[in-house]
Amino acid sequence: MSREIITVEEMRAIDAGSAAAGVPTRTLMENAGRAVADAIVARFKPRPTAVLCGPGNNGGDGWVAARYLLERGWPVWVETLVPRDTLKGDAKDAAAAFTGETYALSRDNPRAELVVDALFGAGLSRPLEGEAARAANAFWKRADRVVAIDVPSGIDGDTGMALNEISFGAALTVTFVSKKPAHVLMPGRALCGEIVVADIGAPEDVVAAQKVSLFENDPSLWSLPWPEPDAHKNERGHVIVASGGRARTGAARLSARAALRGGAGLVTVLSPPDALDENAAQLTAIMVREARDEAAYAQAARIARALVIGPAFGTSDDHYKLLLAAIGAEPRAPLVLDADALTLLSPITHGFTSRDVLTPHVGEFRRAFPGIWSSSSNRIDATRAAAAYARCVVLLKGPDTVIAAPDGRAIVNTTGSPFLATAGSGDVLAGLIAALISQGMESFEAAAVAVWLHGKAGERLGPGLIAEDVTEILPAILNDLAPMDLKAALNG
Ligand SMILES: NC(=O)C1=CN([C@@H]2O[C@H](COP(=O)(O)OP(=O)(O)OC[C@H]3O[C@@H](n4cnc5c(N)ncnc54)[C@H](O)[C@@H]3O)[C@@H](O)[C@H]2O)[C@H](O)CC1
Ligand SMILES: [K+]
Repeated sequence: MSREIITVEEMRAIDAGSAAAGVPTRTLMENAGRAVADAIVARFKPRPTAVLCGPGNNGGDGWVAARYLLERGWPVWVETLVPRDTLKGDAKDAAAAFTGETYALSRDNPRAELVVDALFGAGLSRPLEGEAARAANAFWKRADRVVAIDVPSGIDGDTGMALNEISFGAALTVTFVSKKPAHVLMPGRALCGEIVVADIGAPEDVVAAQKVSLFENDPSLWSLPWPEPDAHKNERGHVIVASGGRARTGAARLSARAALRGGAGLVTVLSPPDALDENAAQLTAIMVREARDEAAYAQAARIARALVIGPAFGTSDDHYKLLLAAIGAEPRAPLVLDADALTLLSPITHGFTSRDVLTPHVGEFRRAFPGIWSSSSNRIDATRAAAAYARCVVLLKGPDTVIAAPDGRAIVNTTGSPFLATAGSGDVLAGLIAALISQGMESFEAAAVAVWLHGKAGERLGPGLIAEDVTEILPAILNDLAPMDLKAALNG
C-alpha cells in the first residue's frame, strides 16, 4: 500500500489531472462508490442500510454506493440532505441512476442498522448544521454502525479536526487514491475506524506529478542499520547522554539504556561531579564520564557520534552555558535535544543543522516556536515550518507524532498507544534516535524509525507499561524487523 499522504488540494489536482488525461471524474466517482459498496459487503452481512447523501460529490459517491448495494440485494435506501433535483454535475448523474427508495434526511426516516455517511468529504467548508449536525449527533455514540465515505463528515480533511466539534465517527472509512492528513492526525484518525484506501483509477503519472513529500511512517520507508557479520562496537557508534545533577539522573540513564538497546556500540553518561557516584552505582555496560565544565561538554560533542542533551538536564544559567558549549563545538556530533534543552533554548532563534533533532511535545513546541504554532493550521504544517526555520529535524511528539526535515519531507507516525504517555517515555525516545544516528542513519530517518519502534513497543506492552519496558521489549521488535538472511545467520 502506498504510504503517501495527499492534501485535499493535491486530491483536487489529481481529480482535474485525471479528467485531462482522459479519465472522467464521473468514472472516478463510479469507482469510488463501487469501492465503498465492496468494502461494506466484505465486512457486513446485509441489513437495513441508509446512505446519507450530501450536496456535492461526496454525496455522489454515496448515490453510486447505494446503487451497487441495491444491485446486490441489500435493503438500502438514500436519505438526501438536499432535494435530488438541486444536485449538479457528476452527483446529479449518480443520483439519477439510483432507482431505490429515497427520503429527505430527517429524524422520522425508517431505522437503519447501518449508516453510510456520504454527507461531506473534501469540500467541507463550514461546521455541520441543521439536519447534518442532528444526524452526526444521533450517530455519535454509534460509530460501530457508520461507514464514512472519504472522511467522517464534519472532519476537515487537512487538519483532522471538526470545525465546531460536531462530526460523525465511523467503524470504517473508505477513502480514495491515498490517505489525507485527517486519516493520520488526531482526532480524525480515531474517528475513522478502519481505513481502506481504494484505487479509483486515477492515472499513476497524474498522481506522481504531485511530488508528494508527506508519508505515513512504515518500515517500507526506511532500512535499519543492521551490523555486518564482522562488526566492531566502534563501528556501531558512540552515544553520549548528558545527565542532570544529583537526584536528577534517572532520565539520562533511561535514555542511555535505550541507546544501547537501539544498537549503539558504546554509550556514555556524561555526569556532573556531584552525580558521578549516583550514576556509576546504577550503570554496568554503559560508561560514566565526569564533566565539570564547558570544555568537557564541547569535548563530548566532538567525540560522540550522537549526543543527547535535555532529559532532566537542568535549566539554570550554568546549564545554558554547558548546552551552548556543546552546540558550538566544531566539528561536533549530531545533537538530539529534548526537554530541558528545549526549555533553555526557547524561543528558538538558533540555527542548527539537518543532522540535529529537536523532540518537543506540544507544550515545548509552543514555547520553542510560538509564532509558527499560532499561524499553522495543523501539526504537519507547524512541524514542517519549524524544521525549515530551525534548519534541523523537528519531531513533534503526540499520539500523531510528526517528523519533519528542513527540506520539506515529513512523516506522520501512527503506531503507539496512550500508555506511552508516561514518565520517561520521551527520554527513551531521545536515546533511541541517538542510537540510530550513531549507526550512520540520516537523522530524519533515524527519528522516524525511533518513533515507529517506540510506538510498536507501546502497542505490545499496553496497560501497565513503564518507560523501562519500552527499552526492554526492543529486542523482540527489532528481531521481527531483521532481514531473513540475518535471521538465518543468527539461527545457524
Ligand atoms: N477528488 C476525487 O478524485 C474524487 C472525489 N470524490 C468525492 O468527492 C468529494 C469532494 O466533493 P466536493 O463536491 O468537492 O465536496 P463535498 O461533497 O464534500 O461537499 C461540497 C458541497 O457542500 C457544501 N458544504 C460544505 N460544507 C458544508 C456544510 N457544513 N453545510 C452545508 N453545506 C456545506 C459546499 O459548499 C459544496 O456545495 C470527495 O470527498 C470524494 O468523496 C469522487 O466522487 C471520486 C473522485
Ligand atoms: K463523508
